[in-house]
Amino acid sequence: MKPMRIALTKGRLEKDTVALFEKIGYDCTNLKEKGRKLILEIPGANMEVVLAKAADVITYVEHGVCDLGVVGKDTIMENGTSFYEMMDLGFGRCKFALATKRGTDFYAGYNTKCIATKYPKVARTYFESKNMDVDVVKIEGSVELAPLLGLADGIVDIVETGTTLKENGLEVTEFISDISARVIVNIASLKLRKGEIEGLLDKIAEAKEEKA
Ligand SMILES: Nc1ncnc2c1ncn2[C@@H]1O[C@H](COP(=O)(O)OP(=O)(O)OP(=O)(O)O)[C@@H](O)[C@H]1O
Ligand SMILES: O=P(O)(O)OC[C@H]1O[C@H](OP(=O)(O)OP(=O)(O)O)[C@H](O)[C@@H]1O
Repeated sequence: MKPMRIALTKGRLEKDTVALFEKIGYDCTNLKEKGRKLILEIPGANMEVVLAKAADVITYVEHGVCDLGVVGKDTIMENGTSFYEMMDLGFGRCKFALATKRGTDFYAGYNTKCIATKYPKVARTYFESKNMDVDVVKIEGSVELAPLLGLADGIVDIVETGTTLKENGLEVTEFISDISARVIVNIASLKLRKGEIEGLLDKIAEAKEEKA
């Protein structure tokens, strides 16, 4: 049987995911000493780990070249369509929020508001739910700059500690939703490798409880 392939989000979610796998008892030496290698075998487990950017984790799982993925709920809300979201891992916790310059009233005036964000779908869906027409501008990072430079009235972005907003004279106007890391599974894989995948999900659930 070919190895089960798991796509992990590189960056902020990486350390906690590796810690979880170690708790399960998997040998993560290859993952911890990966260098520039992107596909890492888990010895003795018929599993390999693929390290990818968040949105690409979804692409690989949707196309079935990876059976499972670990990805933030933010990325799922922005990019996800056809896969199963199976479990909340409880780490990578942060929030989506609407933020504006401190002391300004986002809703004041009758002009169409402009929102800068890395997450245009999330922003559009949020304002549609409020029946509010907004212009959305896609920004690739350091989104906090947009209202400071006068490009946008507000941002829809991830807030964790609130430090980035605070240090740039912005504040949360509205909370949108909670975010945390999730396990996603390819639709065909769940049928074809049901026992194996359910076994792994049970182990993850157990290790997760242990952590609490
Ligand atoms: N403070 C935070 N800022 C951003 N993401 C966070 C934060 N805390 C947890 N996360 C989670 O970590 C995931 C990965 O974030 P990370 O910043 O490593 O990659 P990224 O958003 O793709 O940025 P980059 O383009 O810099 O790689 C996010 O999708 C989100 O689910
Ligand atoms: O509330 P805080 O703890 O300050 O964290 C929130 C910040 O972290 C993220 O940015 P990231 O560091 O991923 O960089 P980016 O702006 O280039 O996406 C996010 O977009 C905020 O800017």
